[in-house]
Amino acid sequence: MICYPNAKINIGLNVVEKRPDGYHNLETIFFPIPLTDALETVHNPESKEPYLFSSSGIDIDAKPEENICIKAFELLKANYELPPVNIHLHKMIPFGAGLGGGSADGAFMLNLLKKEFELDVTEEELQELAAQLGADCAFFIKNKPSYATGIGNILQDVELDLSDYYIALIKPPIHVSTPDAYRGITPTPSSHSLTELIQLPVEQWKHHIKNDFEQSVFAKYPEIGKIKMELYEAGASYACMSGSGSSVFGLFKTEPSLNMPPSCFTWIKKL
Ligand SMILES: C[C@@](CO)(OP(=O)(O)O)[C@H](O)COP(=O)(O)OP(=O)(O)OC[C@H]1O[C@@H](n2ccc(N)nc2=O)[C@H](O)[C@@H]1O
Ligand SMILES: Nc1ncnc2c1ncn2[C@@H]1O[C@H](COP(=O)(O)OP(=O)(O)O)[C@@H](O)[C@H]1O
Repeated sequence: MICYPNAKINIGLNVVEKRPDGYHNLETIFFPIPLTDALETVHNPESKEPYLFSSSGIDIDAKPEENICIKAFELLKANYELPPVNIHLHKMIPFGAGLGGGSADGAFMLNLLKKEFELDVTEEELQELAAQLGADCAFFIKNKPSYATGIGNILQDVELDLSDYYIALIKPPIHVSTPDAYRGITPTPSSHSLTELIQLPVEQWKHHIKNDFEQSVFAKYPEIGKIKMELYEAGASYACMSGSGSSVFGLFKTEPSLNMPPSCFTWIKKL
């Protein structure tokens, strides 16, 4: 069986407070976008190993057991009977990008194994397992525009139709570490909920909707802030860094013509 784990963008992100466990409570809108990896499982009854893992595409430079697909496999196997399986990941979503590509692979792996082996596991149970893999993993089980609170794992559906817009996604050759990005922030409660702010016309979002990571990440890597400025100069209705960076997205009414350096990953698509 094959599936296509997709990336997400964060439309606004407020880091609200630091928790005693070291994590942070936040407020964000997760929005799925059609930039995908491909993930395949093949039942291999002859194999003596519980899994055989192979990968292609972007090299994430991690041992198989460090790959979140395998962490998801092991987590499910600790709770359910799983026969031997061959797993192949074709990696296309840039990582260290704030696009949640690793989290998507983990969540989709759980769902794929459930389908392949017809496991009796509910969506709520899958969400709980996914949350053990990463704070924003549970979102990818639902994979619908969501308002997220808590550490990113408390989810509420939101109506958000961006199908009139093109998205341009730019990822410079910079890897931002998520824990470092959280360390760079002074948490502050927000005065208006993002569920209210996304009701405003997209053209007004730039005055109201921000990503709290931008200030410290742009100070350390001015190139990322410059990309956001260039997206506005190219006519974006709204532009924002996604998650803890380093990718930046712009929403455009018409297909943009961009002149980004070849070292940047550039992806443009009608939503
Ligand atoms: C910043 C966000 C915004 O959507 O996304 P990315 O930029 O990674 O895509 C997420 O909060 C990232 O979630 P995720 O990448 O799943 O985080 P995890 O693997 O669970 O945690 C990595 C580290 O980030 C910090 N962390 C993460 C989530 C959170 N709410 N508070 C935190 O302080 C902790 O230091 C933790 O050890
Ligand atoms: N399947 C995977 N895809 C991407 N990164 C993975 C995967 N498995 C493990 N990782 C590790 O997770 C980190 C990036 O996770 P990811 O969620 O893609 O990042 P971000 O959301 O910050 O862009 C990297 O350190 C990478 O080595």
